[in-house]
Amino acid sequence: MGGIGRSRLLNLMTSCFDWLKRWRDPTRKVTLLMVGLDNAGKSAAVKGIQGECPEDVVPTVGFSRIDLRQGKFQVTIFDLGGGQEIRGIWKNYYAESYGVIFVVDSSDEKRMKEVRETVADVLRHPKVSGKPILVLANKQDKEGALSEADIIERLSLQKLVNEQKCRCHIQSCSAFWGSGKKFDKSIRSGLYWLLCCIANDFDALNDRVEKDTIAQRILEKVERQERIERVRKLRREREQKERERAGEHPEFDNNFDSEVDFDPFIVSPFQPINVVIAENEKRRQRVVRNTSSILLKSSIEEEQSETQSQISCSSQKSGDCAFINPPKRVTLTKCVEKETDTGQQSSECCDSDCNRKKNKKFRCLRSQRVTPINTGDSDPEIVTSPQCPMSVGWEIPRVTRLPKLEPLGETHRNDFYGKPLPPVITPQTSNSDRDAVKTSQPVALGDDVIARSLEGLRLSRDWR
Ligand SMILES: Nc1nc2c(ncn2[C@@H]2O[C@H](COP(=O)(O)OP(=O)(O)OP(=O)(O)O)[C@@H](O)[C@H]2O)c(=O)[nH]1
Ligand SMILES: [Mg+2]
Repeated sequence: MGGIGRSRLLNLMTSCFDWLKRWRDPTRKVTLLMVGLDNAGKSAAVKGIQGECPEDVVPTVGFSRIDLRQGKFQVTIFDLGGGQEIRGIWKNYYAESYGVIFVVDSSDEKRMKEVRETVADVLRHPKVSGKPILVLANKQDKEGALSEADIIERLSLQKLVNEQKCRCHIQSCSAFWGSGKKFDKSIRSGLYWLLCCIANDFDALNDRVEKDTIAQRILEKVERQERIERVRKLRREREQKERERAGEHPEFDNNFDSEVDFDPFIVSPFQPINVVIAENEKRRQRVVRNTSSILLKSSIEEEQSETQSQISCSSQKSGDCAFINPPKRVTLTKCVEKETDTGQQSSECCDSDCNRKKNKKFRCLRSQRVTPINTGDSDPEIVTSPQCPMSVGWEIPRVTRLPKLEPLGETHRNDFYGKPLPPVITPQTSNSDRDAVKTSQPVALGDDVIARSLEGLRLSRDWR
């Protein structure tokens, strides 16, 4: 009994020592790589580990990074896209990985050959060889999914890992078996195995990862430099070709300058001041010219309208063509001109155009014209006749124009001179009448006063 009790005590002390040792161990940062063919269920598995719904996944283009805490490990998982065209980037992550998780779609037998080649490529890579590898035989929920043994056989996994001296563990699982806390524990247990392997050989792995990572960084730098040099070289060659082409076709030489000089849409906003002043002066003169022509035109129109009203009356005396539906003002103007110059009518008054010269001439005639008071040519009856027709057409006679007065008659009669003036008849008004006028009272004229006035008028007419 004493021996048994001593050995139990010894085991307990060893366990405590191990726990104390693990507790004192520092947190380890490890990077894991998750690879496999597209549609294998890598992203779904990672989501399940994180406690998220594994069904909401889309194909990964490039990679996605997941950080999680697992015991003493600070784990970073790079979930790389499994598409054929993306697999080329996998090698860039091998150096910094402590272990590999290879996911297989166990339900897809047709692609097992492709899986075998792919997994072989991964494990044979110098940066992966010798590192621990976890194979997840995923989609075990699906009917006809291959078992662990089948997959080991199909992939020739035992041979491969022995060649590459990789510690390997295969774990059947399904990302769809539960989620959150009910998540399929097989995935977690597989992850735990991998982390234990890494922990058991951590120092050696860590040294290797650090060295490989430095070498990888240097290699990437060199490759980047080579890429830059390649691009520069290509650019130089292209510029050289363009120069040669420009030399072969001199018409394209200085193309840029000619475009700048002659492009109408590219106008410099900065002009010499003398050019700006000259341009402004030209603009001012243009405005003055336009304004004066407008004023002249309106003045001519006013004159014409004035003349039209006169023509409407004066043309009546000769019955000319002025009122036969005049088509234009111009026609009327010319008609008057001809009549004024020659004193005759002309049928040519209806077929000529208006011009400034004619209008000028017309204005002069208008300003010098004096309306005769009582000449033999004029017929006062026509002028004063109430039957004088209104002009027909565009012109309305002026209402303000008063009719001409009737002539007084003959003022140079020979029998007028040398004769005594007729007696002035002054009607005699009473004082009372004058007072009535002053006071603006209506006055009734007496019969004798009226009779005397009529007599005076009769004597005066007889005398004349
Ligand atoms: N039935 C079943 N379907 C799964 C399982 N795991 C993933 N899927 C489905 O498989 C499809 C692909 O899943 P992903 O996680 O995107 O696959 P992947 O390996 O990340 O694909 P890539 O990102 O293209 O490399 C999705 O429709 C998932 O819903 C599983 O365990 N069972
Ligand atoms: Mg994915």
